[in-house]
Amino acid sequence: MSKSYGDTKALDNVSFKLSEGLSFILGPNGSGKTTFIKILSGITYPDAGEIKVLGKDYGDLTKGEISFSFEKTNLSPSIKVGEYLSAIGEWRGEDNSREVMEMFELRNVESKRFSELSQGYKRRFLVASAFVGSPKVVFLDEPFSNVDIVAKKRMMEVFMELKRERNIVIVSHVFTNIEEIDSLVVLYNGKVLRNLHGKELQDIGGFKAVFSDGSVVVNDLDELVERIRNGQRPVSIKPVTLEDWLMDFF
Ligand SMILES: Nc1ncnc2c1ncn2[C@@H]1O[C@H](COP(=O)(O)OP(=O)(O)OP(=O)(O)O)[C@@H](O)[C@H]1O
Repeated sequence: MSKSYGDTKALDNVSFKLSEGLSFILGPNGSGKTTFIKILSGITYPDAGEIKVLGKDYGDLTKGEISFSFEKTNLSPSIKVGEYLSAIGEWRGEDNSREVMEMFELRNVESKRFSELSQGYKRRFLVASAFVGSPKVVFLDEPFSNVDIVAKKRMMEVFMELKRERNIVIVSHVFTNIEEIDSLVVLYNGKVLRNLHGKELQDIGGFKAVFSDGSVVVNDLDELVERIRNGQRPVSIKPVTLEDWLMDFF
């Protein structure tokens, strides 16, 4: 798929696949993430290319099949949390709003208006709204922005639970170490840097040894042994995380 704004190639002939379960579309600012979400949600059109979701052309998906939680919203400040979620459920064909509010710990703000919510609760509410009506595919744009560390951890646990029954795609400029993700796309400057699935992601590993002078040895056992023989002591030896691996690209 390609999409340009004037001379800027926001998506430059990109092609990637996401697996069932929980996926990440990751990229720094300006890499094309919002453009992709805007195309998928029908806000704008691609110049060329296609997207298939659940085996269908994305334009043919029904409101009960795909949902979005956008980073920015123009929701009316006066809408009430519980009433709004319930209305969305009815519109999508299944009002499971109570269950979703329970999951995202929103019951205590159920009767509040959107304008009365703190930034973190606003985000949780927007994320939760994407799960009401049990759509099969849920796209979450920056779901952790403004969310405190405890709520973030809880949200990740909820995603791990929900991914068994539906497909969740987190679109973000920051990677969050979630225990088990099923696929990953790294976008950079409108191009796909990496697209990994399942086992390919689990194979990212090894070790990282940091020395007191700041030097680092990654996955080189001979070098590590040699340095220790020469009297150097690593300050820490840790496993290489997916986050470390990603940092090498930027
Ligand atoms: N409406 C527009 N008009 C002109 N250029 C645009 C427009 N929208 C996006 N762009 C440009 O397209 C490129 C991709 O932007 P996009 O918003 O898709 O990136 P992003 O990955 O979502 O970034 P961020 O993380 O900052 O939201 C950028 O260079 C951006 O300046």
